[in-house]
Amino acid sequence: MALRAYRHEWRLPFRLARRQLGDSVHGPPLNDLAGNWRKAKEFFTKPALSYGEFKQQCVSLRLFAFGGVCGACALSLVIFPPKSSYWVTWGPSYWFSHVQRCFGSAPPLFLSKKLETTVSAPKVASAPKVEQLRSESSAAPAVSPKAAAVPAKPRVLFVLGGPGAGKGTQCAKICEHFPQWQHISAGDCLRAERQDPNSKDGELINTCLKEGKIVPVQITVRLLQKAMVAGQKEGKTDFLIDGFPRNLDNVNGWEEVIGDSANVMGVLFFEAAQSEMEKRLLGRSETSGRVDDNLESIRKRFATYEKETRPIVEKYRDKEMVFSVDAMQSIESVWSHTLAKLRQVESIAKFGQ
Ligand SMILES: Nc1ncnc2c1ncn2[C@@H]1O[C@H](COP(=O)(O)OP(=O)(O)OP(=O)(O)O)[C@@H](O)[C@H]1O
Ligand SMILES: Nc1ccn([C@@H]2O[C@H](COP(=O)(O)O)[C@@H](O)[C@H]2O)c(=O)n1
Repeated sequence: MALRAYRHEWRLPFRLARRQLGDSVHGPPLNDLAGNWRKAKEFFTKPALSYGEFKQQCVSLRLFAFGGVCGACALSLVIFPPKSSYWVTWGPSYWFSHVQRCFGSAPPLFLSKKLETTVSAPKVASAPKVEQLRSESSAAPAVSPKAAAVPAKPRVLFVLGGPGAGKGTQCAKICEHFPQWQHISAGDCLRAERQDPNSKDGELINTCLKEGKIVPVQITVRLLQKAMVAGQKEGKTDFLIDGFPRNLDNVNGWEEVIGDSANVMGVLFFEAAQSEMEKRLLGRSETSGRVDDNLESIRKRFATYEKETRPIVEKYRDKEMVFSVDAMQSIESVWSHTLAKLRQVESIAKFGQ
């Protein structure tokens, strides 16, 4: 008897220590959802009269809070799936094919022998993706961009800066060093079109050039598109579109005609003082033969640049898409800065904005 009493006494402190306050809640079991829902609602509607009752309300509420958070996370993964190849391969959409594979109808994840295919990857990789430029062809691509494993769209860097800032000079250097790049000067395209006796736009282009005015975008964007398609046929993937977009009309025209079929990576912007640019252009006038390399046209071009082009640069700057280069230095010094900016463009394009 004494021994029993002693054993009882001995256990008492431990029992008390384990049996915390409120441990003795009595409520619906976890799998009784309706009962728990009632209790959870009471948390907001009926003040608890005892600690046990309060704790039961919390336990029931916790059940739904946990379910709700887990459900919301799962739903957000479905609505906004992570941009990861692991997710694509191992996410829930993969589970179905995994089950299918158990019954032998889906292709295995790893091939046991060389897969014979009618598509030649090297050929696809070297083929120009002419169809990428919208409205040039509305036909669907023969091979999906995923299968071809080549950049899906041509990449574009607009090149802006005042007349004579040195855009053409630096673009030529980029293309000299990096064969994937092609330099397309909007001004050069227009000058070439003007020389074409069959062109119906020759007259209009000529007037605009002399007056330093911007040619309507329908004409310019068609020429740019043609030049890009020709470049793609030669295997070019990256395009320096020099002297474009020069005004809002240019921006809108590009969106309408090219839009999503090219990836605009930003604006390479050459900044120089007007006095320096004027000096350079007058120097160039001795050999260029350009109708607009004379003081009168140069001044008109400066005015158009300030009025129409600068706001466009600012528009891109607001979107953090401008890569500025100080163009006041020597050609070689500007080149080293251009190179640094080009690397920046590349790394942003690679790792995303
Ligand atoms: N950093 C520089 N320092 C001195 N002269 C330069 C520099 N860069 C270019 N030039 C010279 O200035 C003139 C204009 O250069 P470029 O044709 O490259 O300018 P641009 O910005 O393309 O002009 P535009 O918009 O009129 O086509 C050329 O004669 C070129 O050799
Ligand atoms: N998007 C453009 C580009 C150029 N022009 C006209 O060509 C002239 C020369 O341009 P450069 O870039 O070679 O200096 C320019 O003054 C414009 O008349 C255009 O209309 N639209």
